[in-house]
Amino acid sequence: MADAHDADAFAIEPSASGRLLCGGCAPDDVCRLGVEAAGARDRDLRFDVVCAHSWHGGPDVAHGGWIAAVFDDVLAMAALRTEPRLVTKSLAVEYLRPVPVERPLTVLARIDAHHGRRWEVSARMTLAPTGPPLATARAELRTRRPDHFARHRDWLVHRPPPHQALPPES
Ligand SMILES: CCCCCCCCCC(=O)SCCNC(=O)CCNC(=O)[C@H](O)C(C)(C)COP(=O)(O)OP(=O)(O)OC[C@H]1O[C@@H](n2cnc3c(N)ncnc32)[C@H](O)[C@@H]1OP(=O)(O)O
Repeated sequence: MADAHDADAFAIEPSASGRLLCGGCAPDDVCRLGVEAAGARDRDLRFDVVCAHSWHGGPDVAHGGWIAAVFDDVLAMAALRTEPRLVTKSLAVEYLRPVPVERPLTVLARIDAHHGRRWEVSARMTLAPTGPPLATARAELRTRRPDHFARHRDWLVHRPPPHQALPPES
């Protein structure tokens, strides 16, 4: 885990239980989105996923933001096996059918192409264990430049403080 002075040392590494978790989930060693890695199948990484009811957007169906967040995680994980320092540059989701909450889902993710810092990845979500896709996603990832977070902090330091950035109330 990175310290406050060296944010660029941050890298996703296996947790105490061997999971790959984002910075928010790592301290509790559990994925709050309900994603569990479940092995590899040919070119695909397989994930067992359950949408908790608290993530519902409509009656017993998943919020689209949860679906997008799950794809962001699994697409990054597909490349994290090779490169621990990644960011998502773009993410496109197709919502094909409603996704039920509290039902086992399967997500398959794969690397489609990798050249230098650029990764193209894709994934599909089905009702477990197989079936027609409920949603699919494509993303472009970038290997972080070594000073990615330092540049961000430097950029932020030169923004106006929040109370000055807000327009005055009329
Ligand atoms: C469960 C285990 C795994 C789960 C982990 C979860 C991971 C999920 C992954 C994520 O969700 S990461 C969070 C979402 N993504 C981001 O925050 C990325 C934000 N975007 C960027 O940092 C840049 O756009 C990006 C590095 C993707 C750009 O890379 P490029 O190689 O295409 O472009 P380039 O480096 O030339 O920079 C393009 C512009 O961005 C600016 N830029 C790049 N890096 C920057 C930086 N670090 N700080 C500030 N500005 C930055 C850069 O100055 C330039 O500005 P201008 O267009 O004005 O010239």
